[in-house]
Amino acid sequence: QLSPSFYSSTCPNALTTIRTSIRQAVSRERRMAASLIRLHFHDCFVQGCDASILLDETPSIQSEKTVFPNVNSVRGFEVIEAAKREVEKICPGVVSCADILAVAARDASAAVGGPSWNVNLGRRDSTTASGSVAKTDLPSPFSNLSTLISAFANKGLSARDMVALSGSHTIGQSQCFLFRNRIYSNGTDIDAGFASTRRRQCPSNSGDSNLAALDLVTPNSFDNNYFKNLMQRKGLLQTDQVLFSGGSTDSIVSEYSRNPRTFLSDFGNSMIKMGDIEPLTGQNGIIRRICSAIS
Ligand code: HEM
Ligand SMILES: [Ca+2]
Ligand SMILES: [Ca+2]
Repeated sequence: QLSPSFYSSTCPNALTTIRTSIRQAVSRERRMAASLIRLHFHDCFVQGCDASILLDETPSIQSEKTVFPNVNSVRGFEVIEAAKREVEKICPGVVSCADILAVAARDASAAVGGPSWNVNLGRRDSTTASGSVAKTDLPSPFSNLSTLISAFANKGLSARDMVALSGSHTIGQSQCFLFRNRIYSNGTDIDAGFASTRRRQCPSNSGDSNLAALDLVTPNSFDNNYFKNLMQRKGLLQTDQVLFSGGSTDSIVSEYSRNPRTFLSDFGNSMIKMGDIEPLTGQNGIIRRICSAIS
């Protein structure tokens, strides 16, 4: 029962206020667009899209921020908090942090040349978080294809949704320790020149947090180059390359590499689907005043 017009009478300027905030943040640092899209994904996969990922640890809250794969990895919290402050100024206590995060992900995509879509609204914020569910329900970058497909199926998303959504790895970066095994594997599913280039910034026994672009060709634009890379065995993460390595998703990857418009429109539709995962609505949940705490 989410709807794009949820705030049209209670806070008609909410969406433009959020957009201004997100555009500013992305113009300060372009990578922030990637980080915000990922933050929404990591929210939705744990208890649904309820802003649980934004809560700090307390004696009664088991934070999601402090566990793998979020710890020292997800970012953008201060950008959401700043957007929330602006929205609170115009409509105190009305707009949920979960909705701000969903809108921020859309505005981030649009700000770097990706698709835009109508964001469903009306989510409310959780009073709890679940670090332990974050560990089990968020996909690990070391998974194989069938594990990835089931992780998304568990959230009501198809293999095609998974491939489209993974296309957001067309922007953003990854730390060395998350792709080191792959670039030192001497396997056949990685381009040798690409592996050797990536090894230069990711030594075998140091530099864990050194960054590399997930899309080596157009790291700053939201295009379909990610899929072209996969077809050349130049996916950075193991979980990128498994989408094109002889399995059932090869045909989707090649379709997206040939047809950028199909990718961009599928991406928007899959983001809407992901944003609809288990929302708190009606009398469930709360509207937080600040996103990091129950207030
Ligand atoms: C299919 C399973 C997926 C796995 C295993 C995965 C894993 C990862 C990993 C390991 C990183 C790098 C994190 C770091 O270096 O700290 C990353 C970055 C990123 N992921 Fe994914 N991801 C997946 C799907 C998705 C989906 C569905 C989205 C969004 C809808 C997404 C959006 C992003 C973005 C935008 C970044 C770059 C973030 C930044 O630069 O701050 N990923 N992902
Ligand atoms: Ca959540
Ligand atoms: Ca790109």
